[in-house]
Amino acid sequence: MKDDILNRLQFSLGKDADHASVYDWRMAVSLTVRDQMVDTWFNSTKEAYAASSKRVYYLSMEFLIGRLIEDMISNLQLEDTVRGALTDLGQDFDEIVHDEPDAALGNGGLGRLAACFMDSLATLGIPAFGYGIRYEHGLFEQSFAQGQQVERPETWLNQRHAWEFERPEVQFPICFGGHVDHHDGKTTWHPSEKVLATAYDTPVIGWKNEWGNTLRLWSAEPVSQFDLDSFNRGDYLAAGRSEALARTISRVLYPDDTTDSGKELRLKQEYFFTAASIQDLMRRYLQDHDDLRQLPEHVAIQLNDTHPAIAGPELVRVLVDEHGIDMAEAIPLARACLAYTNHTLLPEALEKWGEWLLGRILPRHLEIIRIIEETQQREHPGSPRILEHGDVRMGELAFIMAHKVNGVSALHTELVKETVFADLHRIHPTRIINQTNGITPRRWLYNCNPGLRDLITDAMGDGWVADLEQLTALKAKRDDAAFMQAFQASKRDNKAALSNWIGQTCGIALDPDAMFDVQIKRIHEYKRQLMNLLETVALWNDMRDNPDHDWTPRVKIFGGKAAPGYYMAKDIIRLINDVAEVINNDPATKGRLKIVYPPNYNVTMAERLIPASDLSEQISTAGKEASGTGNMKFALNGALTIGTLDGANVEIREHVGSENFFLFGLTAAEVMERRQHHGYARAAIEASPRLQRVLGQIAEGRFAPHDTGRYHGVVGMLYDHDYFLVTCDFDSYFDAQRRADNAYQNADNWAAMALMNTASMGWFSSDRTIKGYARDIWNAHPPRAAMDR
Ligand SMILES: CCc1ccc([C@H](C)CC(=O)N[C@@H]2O[C@H](CO)[C@@H](O)[C@H](O)[C@H]2O)cc1
Repeated sequence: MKDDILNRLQFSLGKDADHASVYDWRMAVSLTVRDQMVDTWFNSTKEAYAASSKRVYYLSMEFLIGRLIEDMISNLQLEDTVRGALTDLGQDFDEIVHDEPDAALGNGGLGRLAACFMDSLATLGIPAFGYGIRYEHGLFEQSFAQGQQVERPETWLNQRHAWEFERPEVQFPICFGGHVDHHDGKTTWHPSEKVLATAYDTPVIGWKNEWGNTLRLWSAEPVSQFDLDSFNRGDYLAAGRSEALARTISRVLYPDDTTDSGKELRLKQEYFFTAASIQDLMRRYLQDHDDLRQLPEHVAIQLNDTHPAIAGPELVRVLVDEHGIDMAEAIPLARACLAYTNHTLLPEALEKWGEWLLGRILPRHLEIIRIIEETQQREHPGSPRILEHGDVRMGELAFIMAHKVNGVSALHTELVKETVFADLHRIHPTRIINQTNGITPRRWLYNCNPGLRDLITDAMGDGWVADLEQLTALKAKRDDAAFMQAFQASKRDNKAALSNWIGQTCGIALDPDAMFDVQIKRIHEYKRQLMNLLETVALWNDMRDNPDHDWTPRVKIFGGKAAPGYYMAKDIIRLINDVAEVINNDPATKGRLKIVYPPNYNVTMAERLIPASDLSEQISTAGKEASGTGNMKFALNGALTIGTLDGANVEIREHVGSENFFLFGLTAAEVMERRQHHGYARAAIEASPRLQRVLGQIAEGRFAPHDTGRYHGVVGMLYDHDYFLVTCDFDSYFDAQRRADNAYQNADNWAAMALMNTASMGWFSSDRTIKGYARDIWNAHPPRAAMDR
């Protein structure tokens, strides 16, 4: 290993050990490790071809990968080898790992789920491709100026990305605009604009390097690089115009994670990667097959929400216009290949494109959508329409063009059947199924929590890493004092390490024995960071009113970005930082209450915060969080959940036991019922003196003395609108927090509850989730029977 690293340093980086930077060492290590996985990758590809296996194609606008170096090293079981080699070379493994920028090619849950799924598909040995966009700039960098979020372009590609292979030979033309001709039964699309999609491949190697799949990300490039005539005329801007325009398509990730931007460029991004992916998978299929009617036997396409829903009309277009299959046959043929996952019920997140816009950008596709609509209406009169009020509704299109539609938690799937797709569910009663989300235990326990990992592996071997339900065996350790001692110590060590990091990055001193209460996720009103903040102020009040009480010291940690245009979310961020400023400098509650909000929350920060957490905040308004996956990561790492009966919280509580979960709040049905009551917010506030006091302090500028009206909007929203029932759940939440306080006072009992969480989270492995998709949707199997566990 040592020689290989030095070899790469010399011949790939052109550096000798004495002059190498951390970047050079990281590149040398990454390229050396990458060398070790290429064989597995090639062999897997060959095996899939040899077995003419069915392939899964996971189409997603987002892959929130984070860092890859640790993942690659541990999946190849090379950690000790690399650590040893670097030590011999006088280099620090952790410093080198931390030098890798996050691949932040996603907003939140949907993007991270796609990344976890890729790891599980490879670990299970199921032949698969992830298809997405190689954004030049991922999710923006967040910083705070006077407590307010400031966004800066993310720049992960300023350095070479060690793990990707450019595939200049894998390039497809992507067309836009123009018009469509119909001559004697033949249809021809005459586009007005064309760009090239070039593939960049990243190998996805499974646990223990047994199988390798590919993440193929498309980058937009101009058909003609450079307009020499304009240049010679001195019109330099014109010379580079076509290039700039083309590259714009894969320039940046849209930072909205719940609001449909409706922007033309977003539609072009969605079509760009979808069309490139379909051309690529058709090329691969036609290499070994010539009868397109067998396509569904060999191709399973999963649509990660509606963002790639244009895949339905695009596949029909290719089958009909390029392969001469009859429209009436092409539609069911395409449907047999396609499946769609819904990740949200929020009306503002359900994509719909103006018919005029879609018709201008994709004229042939609008024609095909009209035919799909007619076919659906003919076969199911009165069916909900795709084309409605001048809009193309992508949810309805995805549903009608999919043979299976799934929700991402048991509760969410029921709500999908009862609300957003109730009418389509009545017409197609077997199409909607549930596949509760999961997380990869490789990144979210094995890599991010080495202390707990070693404790578990010492106790039961490492079989759990690829078979997480083995963790149930840990329940027997509840009465093993030595084990419980070590279990508590590993959490304590993680908290001490986090306290150091927070000290360095935020300049705030933390007490590692305090309860670390953590809410990390995108900032959104339905996730109710505001309710958490209001409870914190109420606790602060009580601590100041009752200084002699034996208070459980509490550290509130927030992390999360707001979509740049989401002003209420940005106000909530500012309020959290303003309240932190006051409370953290209050001598009356020194050592008892701290609020920390490290900027630029991302995958790597989650890997640092979650292992050091005692309490996991999953407090969304019931019926709003489709699943959540952070909730699973916390529980797996021995944090207790305070939460509502929402999304996967319901199933987590079923698995870990109600006695090991701090439940509060209205149920989804009660939320719907309460909303019928006019003035429910004012009624709730009047009924809660504690809440009234807190809202009064915020409204009068207690936390913004130089701008007292700053939060009138936030408080006014709670009194007059409060759509997410913060006011109605506040007292129940406050009481649950006090229950957590009392429980934390008994460290051994808390540790036992935490152990029950870790031990009961096996089912929430994304391996189990992917097995469900493979069984119930894709009918896909590992070609290597040995891996078909
Ligand atoms: C059109 C803009 C846009 C972009 C992304 C999205 C995503 C669907 C939002 C998202 O990330 N949803 C989250 O998906 C997770 C994975 O299934 C769930 O665990 C979360 O509950 C859900 O909010 C909606 C709308």
